[in-house]
Parts: sequence; C-alpha cells; structure tokens
Amino acid sequence: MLKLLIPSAYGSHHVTPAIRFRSTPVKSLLFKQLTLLTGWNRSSYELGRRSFSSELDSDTKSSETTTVSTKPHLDDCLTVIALPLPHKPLIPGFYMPIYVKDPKVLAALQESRRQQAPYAGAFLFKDDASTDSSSSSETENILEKLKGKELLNRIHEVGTLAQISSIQGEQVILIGHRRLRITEMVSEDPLTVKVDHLKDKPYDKDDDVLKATYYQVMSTLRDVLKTTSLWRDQVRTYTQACSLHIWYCLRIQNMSEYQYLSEFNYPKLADFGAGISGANKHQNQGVLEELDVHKRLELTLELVKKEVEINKIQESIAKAVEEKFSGDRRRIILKEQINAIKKELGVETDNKSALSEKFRGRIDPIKDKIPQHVLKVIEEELKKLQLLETSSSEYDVTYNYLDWLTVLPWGNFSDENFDVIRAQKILDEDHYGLSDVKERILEFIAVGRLRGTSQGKIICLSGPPGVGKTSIGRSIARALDRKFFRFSVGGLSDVAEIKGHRRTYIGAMPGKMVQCLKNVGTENPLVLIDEIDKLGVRCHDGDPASAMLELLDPEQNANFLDHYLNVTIDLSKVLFVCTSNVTDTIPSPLLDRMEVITLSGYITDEKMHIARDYLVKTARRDCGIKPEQVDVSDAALLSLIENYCREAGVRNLQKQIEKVFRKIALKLVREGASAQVPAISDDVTTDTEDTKSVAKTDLESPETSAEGSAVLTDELATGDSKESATEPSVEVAETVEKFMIDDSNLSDYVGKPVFQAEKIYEQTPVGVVMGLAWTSMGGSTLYIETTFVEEGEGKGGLHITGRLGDVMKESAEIAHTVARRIMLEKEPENKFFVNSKLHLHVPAGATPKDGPSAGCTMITSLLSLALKKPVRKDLAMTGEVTLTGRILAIGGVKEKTIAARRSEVKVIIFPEANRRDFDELAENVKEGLEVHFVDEYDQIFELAFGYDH
Ligand SMILES: Nc1ncnc2c1ncn2[C@@H]1O[C@H](COP(=O)(O)OP(=O)(O)OP(=O)(O)O)[C@@H](O)[C@H]1O
Repeated sequence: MLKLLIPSAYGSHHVTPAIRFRSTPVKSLLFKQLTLLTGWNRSSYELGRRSFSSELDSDTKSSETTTVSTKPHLDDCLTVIALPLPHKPLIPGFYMPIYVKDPKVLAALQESRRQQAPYAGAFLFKDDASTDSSSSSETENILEKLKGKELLNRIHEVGTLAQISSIQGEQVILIGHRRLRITEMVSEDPLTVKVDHLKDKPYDKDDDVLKATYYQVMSTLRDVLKTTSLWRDQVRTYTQACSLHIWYCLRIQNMSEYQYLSEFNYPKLADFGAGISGANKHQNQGVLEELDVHKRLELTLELVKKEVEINKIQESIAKAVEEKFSGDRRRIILKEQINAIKKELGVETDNKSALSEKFRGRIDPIKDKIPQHVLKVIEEELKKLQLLETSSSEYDVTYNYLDWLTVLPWGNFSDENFDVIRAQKILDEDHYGLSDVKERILEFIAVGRLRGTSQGKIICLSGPPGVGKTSIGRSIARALDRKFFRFSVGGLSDVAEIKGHRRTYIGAMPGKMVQCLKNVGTENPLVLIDEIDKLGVRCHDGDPASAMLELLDPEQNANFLDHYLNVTIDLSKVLFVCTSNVTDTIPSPLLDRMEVITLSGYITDEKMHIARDYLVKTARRDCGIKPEQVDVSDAALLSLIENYCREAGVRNLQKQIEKVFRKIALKLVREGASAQVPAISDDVTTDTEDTKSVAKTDLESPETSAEGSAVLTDELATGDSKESATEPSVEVAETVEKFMIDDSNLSDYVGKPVFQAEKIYEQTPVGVVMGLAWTSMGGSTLYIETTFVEEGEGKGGLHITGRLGDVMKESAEIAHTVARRIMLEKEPENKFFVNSKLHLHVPAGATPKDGPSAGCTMITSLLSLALKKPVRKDLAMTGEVTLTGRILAIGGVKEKTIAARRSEVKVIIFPEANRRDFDELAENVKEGLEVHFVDEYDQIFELAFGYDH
C-alpha cells in the first residue's frame, strides 16, 4: 500500500539545505555517476526538480514555484479530518493511495483542497480485539460502517499529517508529512479531530552508537538491493519517487564520497527503511510511534534485516522448487514454503494464490483467443506476483496491471447485424427526417454486408448542436447490434486520457479505449467520440491529435499501444463515429481519414414533426403523465419553435417541452392526482415509437475536471438495449380534467417568448439589405446597414462598425470599391461615393461576425444608398465578391435557406457555384422560394433594383 514519495526526491524533505554539491567538479562527477546508475540526465534532474518542488513539505520549502498552496503553514494544521487507513500507517515521506467511499468525507476533502488547505490526518485502523487480524476486505467493510466516536475508538492515536495530493473519483492520494497525535474530537461526521504535532526527541548526531546504527541500516538496505532484483526494481521504479539522496547513498561504493554526501539524516533514513520494507502494519505503526531516533533506527534495522533474510530464502526456495516441479504444482509449493518461513519470522503472510487463481480463472477459458504476446506478459506477471510482498508498492502495481490485462474481452465479438431493412426501421424509429443521413448509414451497412465486415471506416457526423448526432450514433449501434460507448474529447489536451499513464505513475490508469473495452466486454463496439473538433492543443506531454490518429487510423489501430497496458491491442474491429459542430477545426490528418456526414439543422416543419412524434411523447412518459391527461396543440408547438427555440437543433425545444410537462406533473399532483411509484404492470401500454436505448454509465466524476484535466463524459449502452417504454400508472382523481396546452396559455408554462422576430424591417429602407449568415449554431439572417455621414469635395470614405473580423472588414472595403466602380459605369456624373463619407454597420453590435459571404450584400446596400432606392421587398442574398465583381461560392446553403424561410424571405440570391447544393435540398426546404443563381454582380443589380412596385 505504501508508495514512495516523489516530491522528496529533490526536496528538503529528505535532503536538507545543508546537503548541496559544494564544488563544480564534484558536482559533475556525482551527476555522471547518477546518470550511470539511474539512467537520469541533467534535464530529467531539472524537470524532476521543478515538478517535485510543487509538493514539498511547505515548512522547509525554498522559494521555488509551487502549485500546492503553502497556506496554511503546516504548523497551523491543528484540526484535521481523520482518515482511517485499513492496511498500513502512512510513513512520512511516502505516497499512499486510499479509497474514500463516504461521499461526505470525500466532499470535505475536496472542500479543504478548494480552501487551499489540502491536509488531513491519516491514522491506522486498529484490528478487532476479538479476532487475531481481520482480512482486508472485512476491515474495509467495517470501516465503511463506522462513524464518529466509534471510528475514533478504532483508530490509532498516533498518525500522520497527510497532504491531499489528488482526488480522482474515490481515489485519494496522500503524501505523508509529519507525526500527529489526536487530542480530542471536534465533530463526528466526517470525523474531525484536534491534533498535536509530534517532534523527534533531541539526539546527538555525533554519537558513535547512533552513527553505527545508521551505517548498519544503510549497508543492510544495500544488501537487500543486491539480493533481490524485485526489490531493486521497486526502488528504481520509485527512484524519482523516493529520496534520490538516500538512493544514491545506497548505491555508491566509494566511502569518501559517501561521507561527503551523507548528512546523517537519521530520522529520515529510519522512515525510509521502514516504509520500503515489507513490514506488517503493527511494525510500521511501531516505527511511526517511536519518537526516539536511535530506537527508531534500531526498529528499522530489525525490519530490513528480516527483509534480507526473507529475500535470500525466497530466492533459494524459488530456485530449488523450479528445479524439482513444474507449472501449478511448482507455484503452490513455492507459496507454501515461503508462507511457512514468513510465519516463523513473524512476518505477515498473504493469500496471493487466491488472487492468482482469480486471474487464471479469467484467462484459462479464453487462452486460445488471447494473443500470444499478451499471454506471455500475463504469465510473467503472475509469476512476479507470487514473489512480491503484498505490502510492497510493486505488488499493487502488478496486481492492478494483471487485473486490467485479464479483464479485457480478448477475442469476444458481438455478432454484427447487417440487415438493412431492420436498420432502416430502427433509424426511423429513433429519428424523424434526416433521410440523406440515414441513406448514407444504410449504404455503409450494405457495404458491410457484402464485405462481411464494417471495419476500416471512421464516420464523422457534423452539424450544429442538438440535431441528433449523438443519438443517431446510438441508433447506428443498435442497428448493427454493436455495444455502444461514448466519450467526449472536447478540450482534452492530456494524451494520457487517450493512451493511458505509464504504469509507474502513481494512480496510473489505462486510456479511454482500454476502459471502453473493459466496460463493453466486446472487441467490436461502436465508439462515439464526441466533439472531435474541440480537441485540445498540443502540450508538453504530447499531441492529442496524433494520439487520436493512432487510435482512429485503420492502418495503425490494429496495433494500438496503450502506455499502461504496454502490449499492443487490436482496435481495428471497433467502429468509430465522431461528432463535430464544424469540420475546419478537425486536425487535417484526422479529417482526411473520415467520412463526413453533414446534419444541417431542421426547418420549422421538421421540428414540428420531431416535437409531436418524439419529444412530446418522451417528455410525457419521463414525467409519468398519461396521454389522456394532457393535450399539446400544434399551435403551442409552433409557438414554442418560432418564439422560444430558434436554434438549428432541437435540444432547447426538448428542454422547453420537458418544462411544460414538469409543470403539468406538479399541477396534477397538487390537484389531487396521486402519483404512484411507476409500476411495470401487465396493464401498462407499451409505446414502441418512444423506444430508445438509454443505458448509461458515467465513468468520470466531475472531479477529474477539477484536477485540471479535460472533463470527459462517458456513457455505455448496449446497442440493442431497449428501455421498456412503459407508461407509469398514475391514478387520476375523477375531478382532474385534461390539461390543454395551447398558444394562448403557453406562456403560463414557459414564460414570455424569448425571441422577437428576426425581421426588423417590413420593407427594408434605403441603404439596408438582408444578408444570410452561417455559424456552427446554424443559419441566421442579418442586415447590412449603410448611411451617409457627411459630404465634401474628395471626402469619400467608409467607416465600419459591428464587431467585424478582418475578413469581413476587407470585404466591406472591396464592396466600397466595387460599388464606386459600378456607380461610375452606370451614372458617371454621380459623385456620391467620391464626396460622401459613409458608415457601414452590421447589427447586432455585440455579436462578433466574420467571413467574406456578405460581400454582395454590402455592395447592394451601398448602391441602394447611392441610388436612394430601397431594394426589392423580401429579398435576401449571400455571396463573396471579387474586385472585378465576380460572385464566388459560399458555405451553409441549407442553413441559410432555413434561416431565410424563418424570416419570411421570398426571394434569395445565391452564387451560381452553389446551385448544386441548393438542388440537393429536400423539397420541403425549397418550397415557396424564388431563388436566383448569379455569377456576376451585375445580375444582382438587376434583381435588387430592376423592379417596379
Ligand atoms: N431527427 C430527430 N428525431 C427525433 N429526435 C431527435 C432528432 N434530432 C434530434 N433529436 C433529439 O434531440 C436531442 C438532442 O440530440 P443529440 O444530443 O443527439 O444532439 P447532438 O447533435 O449530439 O448535439 P451536440 O452537438 O450538442 O452534442 C436528443 O434527445 C435527440 O433524440
């Protein structure tokens, strides 16, 4: 359980300020040796120095930059939350990950971190007096139940002041700082206590006996290092973690250097030796409680000596048994012998074979399906687990590693269903419209049927928020009969979230993909990666975009290497579906490999269908209301769509509808309807239209974001899972009448309308023309307004406002030049542009705008001012203009058309190059519009001003 303390490697925690390399030659000599011994170089030293300094003991820390607040001073921590430790006491200078199950305690710890006082007291839990020693799971069970005084009575009085280094879910990582003694209880839940800080008894550092004991501990520790490679690995693994000084002293042979380096930090060495040894909890508690430094060193000496003995015997038995027996028999005999010896030496025995059996139970039935290279690693790790001390940190690491390796669904696939008819039914069942999207998905399934597999494709669903990208992803999983897993990569910049942490990292976890495989239990799930366009930027530990590429690229992902697993896994059978709001921010190597399917947003008509046939039914069912209890009229839905939720998608509409039904539910209950627990009885009606797969599992707690990494929300759902869409039984009193939601009473439920009409002019005045814009939220109309400021010989100029970006500003300048040229051609005597100072503005002034597509609108607006003639009624236009007056293509034709219809536009001018985009639109989107396609500005001039009315 104990982990060595990373921060102390360079910190004054173990190396007091007096131990400084005094002369440069000696310094470089030591560095050279250090590099040879540890594989470290100067840059890693510096790096370590910087990162470790962040968590140094604040009472001895120098002026280096810190991320953990030094406030309050450690001395001020006199009242702390008491955390019971089930397995071992926390020795100062060591890490310890613990699991805090009690949400109250967890919240209190998080609060103390927020308050910049990230400290708690860590106290060893006492064994039950009635039993000899309870098993760890029993202890954990008891611990969960104990609170307040009862808990206080069951923990040791002497413990450790622990810094809360991080909190991830239930896992809290503690760093031991100093010894504490509980003096009184302050509050019961969570248990908070007053403490005294314990100081070591004074000692004479030149005392020969003390020095001798110190050297003895040192040399015994060295012996341990020599005898067992495992122990050596453990120290080496945590070299960055433990006191590098002590480690270095242990390794050097030259006594003069040794003398020079040793600062005779007796108490720290005693703690280090005890913490790293495999001593049991009572022995460690003994060391913790001992304030006499000499006695503490002697206790440690005893422990490390035992360690030497055990290691020697263990190795010789291993050798002997290996020669005589093979396979499982060898393992069992080895185990028995070692346990017997440990018993004799009074060291805690363990029950590792049960654990090994657990792992073997997992792998044996699927041995032939596990890739050979993975099987080899599993076998090696199982062997290693047998030889490790349960108390060592390496044991935990190996155990967790094996747990992950053996729990993955090696060779387990769900049978794919390529039935196109069934898929069509499922897609229609879950979503209204989206015919082109569904068609593309069906094509994809059909190809899968002919090829026999649907691997090798990355689908990217791109469109504004709330248009159903995520939910269609879920439907594809259902249609294909694949398991479903979702995670969001918006803002993600930590590569470890994708590729996992290296195993030696404290609290290391595999990446999202490995977690996904474990959760879904098959090797071919559908993985939905949300918000791929918002992937974080490259940071010091790697580039998330390249990590994503490794994950998604069919060429690479057959051998995906997770840092934690350290064996390649085959992800080529996974079907990846990404979602994005825009495609231009998706890293281009990723975009290249994707098949982008665009979802453009819905027109009012489509929203009406979605609301009536999907959203109302789901919201009603979720609120426990029966169909006969409420009626929402079409007029009410239309008003909701037009006056409350104008965005391209339907998420806001869904929220408003839910709001209406929640209010009705309250009224029903108030007015005498007694809602019962929704009972799934025989007489409930089943509404298959509402059926959706919604099984979800959130894997990340919001705490992850508090820790600075990206917020990831995951969900897991089986592709075929169907929530039984049952109508909850609600008994309605005879007197309660049916609720009618209509246009007239809608505001009683959802408040006043949010939107006013987008159209601000019935007939646009002179100098004002309606343009069309497209954003990641969908399309919208916008006005370009120009007005005359002043006149004077040669005063011609243009002032621009409206939070326009550089491109749009340049576009306005181009428009001014083009308009001036056109005017010169059409009315050479008209000196309007030459002598007039003009002002061009684009409302709404608070919204930033950019892009070249308003070019033709700006020219028209300027010409309208010059000609003193308003443009044709109900006209909107969009198109980029070149200096010579040519009209270039624009993006977002569908969104712009939808926005124009919403503003009751009758005539639209699009660039000729966009004719095909428009022709591809559904008939109901194009209905009732007069559309003109142009490639020269002159054509627009005719359309805008050549009218008679
Ligand atoms: N065509 C549709 N038919 C029925 N329901 C729909 C349709 N489109 C969207 N919805 C519903 O709208 C809600 C929002 O959809 P979803 O969460 O999939 O949006 P999204 O496009 O993924 O948004 P974001 O980009 O914000 O993640 C869901 O409840 C979904 O079922």
